[in-house]
Amino acid sequence: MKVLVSDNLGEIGIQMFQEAEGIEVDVNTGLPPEELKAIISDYDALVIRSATKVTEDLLEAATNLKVVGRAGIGLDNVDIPAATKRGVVVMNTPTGNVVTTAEHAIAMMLSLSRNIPRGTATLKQGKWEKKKLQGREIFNKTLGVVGFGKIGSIVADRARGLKMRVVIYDPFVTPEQIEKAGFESATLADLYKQADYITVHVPKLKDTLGMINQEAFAQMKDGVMLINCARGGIVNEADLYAAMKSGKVVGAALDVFETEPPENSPLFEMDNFICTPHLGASTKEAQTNVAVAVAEQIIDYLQTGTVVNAVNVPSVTGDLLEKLRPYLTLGDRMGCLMAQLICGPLKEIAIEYMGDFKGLDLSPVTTAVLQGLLTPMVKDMINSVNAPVMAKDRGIRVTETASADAEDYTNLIRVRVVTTDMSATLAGTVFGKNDPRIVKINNFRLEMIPQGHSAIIHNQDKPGAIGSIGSTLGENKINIGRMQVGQEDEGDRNIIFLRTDTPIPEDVLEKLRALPLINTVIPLEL
Ligand SMILES: NC(=O)c1ccc[n+]([C@@H]2O[C@H](COP(=O)([O-])OP(=O)(O)OC[C@H]3O[C@@H](n4cnc5c(N)ncnc54)[C@H](O)[C@@H]3O)[C@@H](O)[C@H]2O)c1
Ligand SMILES: O=C(O)CC[C@@H](O)C(=O)O
Repeated sequence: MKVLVSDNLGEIGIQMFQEAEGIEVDVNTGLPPEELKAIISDYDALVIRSATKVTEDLLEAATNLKVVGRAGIGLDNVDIPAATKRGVVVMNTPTGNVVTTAEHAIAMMLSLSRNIPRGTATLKQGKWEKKKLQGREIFNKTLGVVGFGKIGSIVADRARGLKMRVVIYDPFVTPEQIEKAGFESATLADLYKQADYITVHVPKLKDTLGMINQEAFAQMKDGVMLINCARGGIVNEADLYAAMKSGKVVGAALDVFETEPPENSPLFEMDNFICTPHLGASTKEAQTNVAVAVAEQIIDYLQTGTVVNAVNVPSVTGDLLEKLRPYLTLGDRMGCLMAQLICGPLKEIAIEYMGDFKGLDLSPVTTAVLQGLLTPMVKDMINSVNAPVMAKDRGIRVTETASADAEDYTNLIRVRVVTTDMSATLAGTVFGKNDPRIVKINNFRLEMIPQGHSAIIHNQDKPGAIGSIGSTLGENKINIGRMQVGQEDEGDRNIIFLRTDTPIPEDVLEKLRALPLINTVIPLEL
């Protein structure tokens, strides 16, 4: 497995790749897009920060790529839908730099309040501007925190330690949660009205892009100070400039910009504007954290398939994976068996989880069913990342339901598939800890190990049917490893399930089909 590190990554992360078994790592940073595109097909994994642009064009050339790992949080530089379509897992390291970034926001607030950058710059120019650079205390001032996620909540906590009053606006966090954490919850309008400082910690989304604009500034307190260490573009820079010019905003600190690096921003003319070149996450500690995290995650994924912190597939840790594994195997095998039993384009797939699954999140099992079912249609284009997207793209309706009743079993997964031509149902269970079985095919009850070369035979329930199958296979030197007769739920028909040591060749299948008591023979590879 080959890993390419295309942006600056903490040395420890590179060492971890070098020491990992079965992994080779190349570090090649600052490559122009065309050069990166020319070499990317050699790599199974790509490690980035914010500089490398993982575009659809790059992904198209990345024919071996399995995973992109971002040492950090933001994935604005990755075309996630294009990665998902190609089955490339996209992971980030969402916690490694949150403390560092929160501290940067606090540092910005203090620097603004006490004119530290201007004091440094003017003193170095030989000026002693003691009177001009008088600051203000943050003690007892109100800090408005927009976005109470990982970073916003740390900023709020640190500000509380500095004896500020903290008000929070986050439409996706309940006021109870905010109050439980010891802060005041506010509407955005109230936050604007009350805050002496406003710090923004939201992701860049359709709704947050430009949210701090002329209209927002108009609602703010005169003399407010603004900090953005989240993402460029959340604050409208032209509107900020106007608000600073008018004196509404008396200080602003940006770590992130609409365009990075910013070119000739008019904000640079303003004495009370301070800035850093996207340094929010740039501490030794944070870079060590994210380098270790991304290396661990990618090594784990390449070596064991464990998915952690992926944004385009449910995360399955090694531990959870161990618990889910029998159900994942069962789901995949049920999908694979179903694909061999049906004909016609798929319209609907209904998956029912019945009985006791020990509280496990079963969405990866649904994905495994889809993967097994769609594999024959799209071959190696499908994997556990893009299976749900492929189903959706094909207009297949996928539903999942859960119920307590598992008939005679502890747990039961039922998959019903409707195509334009037919419908079919399978049920499967896991016996003990790790023993997947198919227990029903349409109306027929059986106990089939979903593995190996097999066949399902519909026969007439008359003496001699089973004997004639055994003789035909024996004459052709095909050993039967397992044979079972499945009974129809309500009715008197049988099916025979066979597992053979070797595949049954086409001419032998024809001989079986020609036997007088045999109706159909469906060969299976599971
Ligand atoms: N400057 C840097 O170097 C740096 C480093 C790390 C993270 N970041 C950025 O910081 C931001 C916050 O990161 P995080 O890890 O705390 O993210 P997070 O996902 O943990 O938290 C974001 C919060 O924003 C809230 N939110 C979403 N839409 C909102 C809206 N319209 N109004 C108010 N709140 C809203 C969400 O409910 C969530 O609680 C992100 O933009 C991230 O990219 C920047
Ligand atoms: O890698 C960086 O320095 C950017 C970090 C930050 O913006 C992030 O999204 O994690």
